Parts: sequence; structure tokens; C-alpha cells
Amino acid sequence: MTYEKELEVALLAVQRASILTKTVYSSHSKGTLSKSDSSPVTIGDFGAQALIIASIKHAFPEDEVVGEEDADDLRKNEDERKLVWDLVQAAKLDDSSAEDKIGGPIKSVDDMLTALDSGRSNGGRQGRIWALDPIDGTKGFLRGGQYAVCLALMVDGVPTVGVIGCPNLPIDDQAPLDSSIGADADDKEGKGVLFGAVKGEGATSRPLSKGALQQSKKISMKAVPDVRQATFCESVEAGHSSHGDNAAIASKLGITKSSVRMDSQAKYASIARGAGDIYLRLPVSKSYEEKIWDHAAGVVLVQEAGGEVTDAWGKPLDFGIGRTLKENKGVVAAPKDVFPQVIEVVKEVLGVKQ
Ligand SMILES: Nc1ncnc2c1ncn2[C@@H]1O[C@H](COP(=O)(O)OS(=O)(=O)O)[C@@H](OP(=O)(O)O)[C@H]1O
Ligand SMILES: [Mg+2]
Repeated sequence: MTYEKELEVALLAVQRASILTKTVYSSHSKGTLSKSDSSPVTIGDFGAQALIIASIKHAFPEDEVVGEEDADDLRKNEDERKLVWDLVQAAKLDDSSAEDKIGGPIKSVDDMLTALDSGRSNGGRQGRIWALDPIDGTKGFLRGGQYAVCLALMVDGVPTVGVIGCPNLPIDDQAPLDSSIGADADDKEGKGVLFGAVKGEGATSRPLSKGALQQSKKISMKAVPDVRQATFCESVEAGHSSHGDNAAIASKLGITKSSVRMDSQAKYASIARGAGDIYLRLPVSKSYEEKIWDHAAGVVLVQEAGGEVTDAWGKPLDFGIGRTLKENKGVVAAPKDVFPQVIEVVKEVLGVKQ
């Protein structure tokens, strides 16, 4: 198997960071730092990014990382820095040999800040670059809903390894999907999934809380013989994906079931394991550029589970031009057999608006 070590390191790194996020999620304040409604950030975002980058740099020191966060705020604020440091020290895998594979605990506050700050790569078309979203769907995290810890390795601009930790999704790949799925604050048994995929090697899921590499099961998208029966997923936030356009597309496709709304790349993961079928993310703002860390891991997962992903114009997503998908607008993901039908209707609906 190619990229075996990369996958193993990514699974362990995401598993450890997910443990960290869960402690923040179950706290009353949820570690909120920023007063900003549009892009909230928590101590969990900083802690998870530091842990994951430290893991990557231990295993692959030459690799670059495009991470959503940086250490600027923590360098200025001692109280926040202390909160994050306590979190980072407490998050450990059960298995010490697994811990060793990702470099063990971070040794000092300085090392933590250095790791956190090592996500400043500008991305690009050449070499090995990781894309990291330590807490994707922060609004869902704060709301007590879905969120995801997302990590992907891009090789020469192509997403090649993808790992997503979803602490609030049901372990059961077949669990019925609805907008309230797993969205409660209790850390119930039966929740928490770790997804992994390598280009050309398929996609898998396993429980997040148990040994990361054991119990891995192959996952695949569901066959959709009749698109009218499809379940489609969309963002909770109307500002991130046009609910109106999504509804128009669903209606033109003859879909009568209401959409499943969930935050984060849990949407990609859910369709990859056949719990839903189609992911629509139609642009709301003309100027917004999608971030590569919001999509890279999910794209590998869906492609390897038998799906196709493009932007809303049917163009392949270009991860090789920097930190954003600036040549693309929106995202459409669906099983290969129905994809042509779906993208045709997406273009039709967007065309009407132009
Ligand atoms: N205007 C606009 N349009 C599209 N996307 C945007 C926009 N603003 C923010 N974002 C990014 O959306 C990420 C979360 O979106 P999701 O679809 O996963 O979740 S949500 O239901 O919409 O909250 C979210 O990721 P996180 O910040 O990691 O939560 C943002 O990067
Ligand atoms: Mg995100």
C-alpha cells in the first residue's frame, strides 16, 4: 500500500487531536475565545492544530502545512496560552507505542507555539503539503452539533491522503441521517468516527475512541438507482451555501425528502459511507474563496468511496494554487452514476440566475 505511513500518522494525529476537542466540547464555555460571530475560534482550534502539526513534523520534517490557525493570539495572551497548553498536555492516546509514532507529548510551550505557527505555508502545485482544519464547523461545535477534525496530504497539488475525525457522528455507518444526528452534548457510547482514505486505495471508517488502525471497515457510497430517492446534505449556515439554490436543484431533480443540514466535513464523510447521497454547496457570496482545508480531506474520502466532486460549474477543484480554491465556486459531490444528472441541474439553476 502506498502512503501507508502517512495514513497511519494522520489517523493517529487526528485521533489525538479529536480527544482534545472533545474535552473542550463538553465544557460549558466550549473554550470560546473570539467574540466574532462570523469566524469563531476556540482554545480547541489552537490545541488541535498544535498537536497535529507536531505529529506531522515529527514523522515528516520536510513537509509543509497549510493550517487554518496561527500562534499570533496566543503569543500575546498569557491566559489563553496557559489554557491551550493545559489542553495539549492532557490529550494522549491510550497506546504509548502509537504516541511514539507521532512524537509523544509536546515538550514545551515554545514547541507548542512553534508547531501552531508552522501552518503558514502558502500551498502550491509542487511537493508534499498538508491541509489542516483543526476544528471544521466551529459554529456547529459551539451549537452542540457536528464538527470535524480534518487533515489531508496533497502531493503536487492533488489531495492524496484524507483523514477526518467526527466525534459526534454515530459509529454505525448505516445509522439513519437527519439534521439532529448525534447533535447532543453527552459523550454517548456509539459516537465518534475516524475516516481515512488514500488515493487509489479506497476509504475506511473505524471508531474514533478505540485503537485507531484496528477495526477499520471499507466504506462506499450508496448506489442511487433513482435520483429522486436521494438524500442531500447541505450546510447549516445559509451564509455558507445557498439553501434556496440547493432547494431549487433538489426540486428539479425530483427529490422530495428534505435536506439534511449539518456543519463541517461530516457532510463529505456521511455521503462517503452511504448515509447520505449528495452534497451541495452553492455559492452565496461572489467574492468568497473556499479554503483548501475545508475540502481537501473530504474530497479524497468521497472520490475513494466511489464519488465525483467538482465545483458548481463542473470544474475540478484546484488545490494547487494556494490556500484557497480561488478558481472554483461552490462544491458538488455525488456518486459517479448520478453525478452527470446532478451537475447538469446545478448548472441550469445557476445559469438561470446569471
Ligand atoms: N461565506 C462563506 N461561504 C462559504 N463558506 C464559508 C463562508 N464563511 C466561512 N465559511 C467556511 O465554512 C466552513 C464551515 O462550513 P460548513 O458548511 O462545514 O458548516 S456550516 O454548516 O456552514 O457551518 C467554515 O469552516 P470553520 O471556520 O472551520 O468552521 C469556514 O471556513
Ligand atoms: Mg473549516
